[in-house]
Amino acid sequence: MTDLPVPGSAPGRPSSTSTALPHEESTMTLQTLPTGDKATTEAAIAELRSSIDVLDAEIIGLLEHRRELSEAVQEVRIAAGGRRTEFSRENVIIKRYADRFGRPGSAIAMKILEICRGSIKVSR
Ligand SMILES: C=C(O[C@@H]1C=C(C(=O)O)C=C[C@H]1O)C(=O)O
Repeated sequence: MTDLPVPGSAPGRPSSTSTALPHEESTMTLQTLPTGDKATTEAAIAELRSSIDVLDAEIIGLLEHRRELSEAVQEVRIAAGGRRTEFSRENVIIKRYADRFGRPGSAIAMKILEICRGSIKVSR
């Protein structure tokens, strides 16, 4: 038995969700993770990786959606004479990720904020 993360077993989500998300379609569970010959190991890795690939596509889609919403907020604020960025709000977001993932979490949050400011380069 190994401790590998398995699709659908992320903390914070119930593991017995009746409607599987696309990345939860693997039939592997912590209980059924294979340990065995090379072919079995390679097949297991390939199946887990394809679930990771689906998740990555979802994360990228979510990030694109986030960027659209963020740019809309920025444009509304600028149209009203305000600034593009609001550091107090950014700090709330950085803390949200840091609370969950520590230092890498705050680094991710800063990169997400950078992406969401990406298409409009100049800060007022
Ligand atoms: C979207 C906003 O504008 C900017 C972008 C943010 C974001 O992408 O989350 C957060 C703060 C602002 O610097 C906002 O103020 O909510």
